[in-house]
Amino acid sequence: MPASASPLDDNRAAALEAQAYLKARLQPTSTKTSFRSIPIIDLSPSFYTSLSDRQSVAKQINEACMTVGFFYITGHGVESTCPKALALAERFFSELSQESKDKIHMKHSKYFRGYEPASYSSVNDFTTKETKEAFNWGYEAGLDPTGGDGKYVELDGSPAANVNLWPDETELPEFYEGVKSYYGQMLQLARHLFRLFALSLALREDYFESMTTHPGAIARLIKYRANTNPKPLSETTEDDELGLGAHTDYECFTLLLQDSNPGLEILSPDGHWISAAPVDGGIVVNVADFLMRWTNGIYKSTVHRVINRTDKVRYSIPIFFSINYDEKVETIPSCVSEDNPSKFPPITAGRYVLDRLSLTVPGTY
Ligand SMILES: O=C(O)CCC(=O)C(=O)O
Ligand SMILES: [Fe+2]
Repeated sequence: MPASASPLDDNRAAALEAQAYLKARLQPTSTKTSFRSIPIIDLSPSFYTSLSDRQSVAKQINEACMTVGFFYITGHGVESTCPKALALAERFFSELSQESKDKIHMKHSKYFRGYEPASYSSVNDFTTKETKEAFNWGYEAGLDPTGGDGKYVELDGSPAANVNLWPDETELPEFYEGVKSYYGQMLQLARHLFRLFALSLALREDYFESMTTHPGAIARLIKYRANTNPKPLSETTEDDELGLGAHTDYECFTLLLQDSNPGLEILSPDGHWISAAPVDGGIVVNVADFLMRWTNGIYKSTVHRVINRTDKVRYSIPIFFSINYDEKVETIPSCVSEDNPSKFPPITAGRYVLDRLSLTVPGTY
């Protein structure tokens, strides 16, 4: 990769490089790293006081991240709030009038917040039609159970400016409180997972702590319309209705809650799509591109897509965890050695995500 003139250029170059990486990944390669299933990791022992219990969970995370890049977590402690969050997603799409949705349309936000109708954005530059609809929001200190540290910055590094576009509460009572309850618990779960990720990388358990005091964490409610001609994955064709095109996520890791309808599929390097259908009480975790770069490519950011395989509406709620957006990082020291020197220049957390998001909406890049 050519050296760039400024840090901004490095972020932009990294965003463009990710698009090329995606195209390359869609071509089947070695079978050495192929997989056919997604590990399930019980997080319960990670809440015990003994370090060895936490290390045993961290070891499983390390293995999953080095191979599949995806795993399910159970025993995470957020079980009772998950159905409420999915019900909130359903309420957003079915109870809010179109006029109110249009008032908070994403086109009014320079940070890609608010309501996103079907076919508005596409995660790669070769899929044009995506049938998903979404509502996007990001971190604000009021949603953080810690209250934040007062230092949150937006994606471009500017001071916190309350840029979320919330729906009208007269039409959707208690929506904000519902979001706050789920998002707040997930922020804390993500911080807990960051401790396990640290252990998994042979780092001090609190390695990421000072970098997650005002973390970027974009979340979305997604609706995939019912499929009028649902087919199983084994009968998939080019014409299948694409809810969300093939892509990798941008941040450190994603926590994805899905309802009971299968649709998420992940790509094994040998070209096979594997269903990441919901498991009881499970939340999907996947490594995203920023963490892949930060770990010098040791942790895999795996391509995935969504095709609703059912004749029912499918809802999902991903939360994309970054670190503090003003943090600029170099490759993690434990992932660099004489034989494996750093492959990636430093990038800034927020700016990188903004550049990636800009590539998904025509005319914003
Ligand atoms: O809806 C899903 O199951 C996955 C969503 C996803 O991959 C994304 O929004 O990045
Ligand atoms: Fe994704």
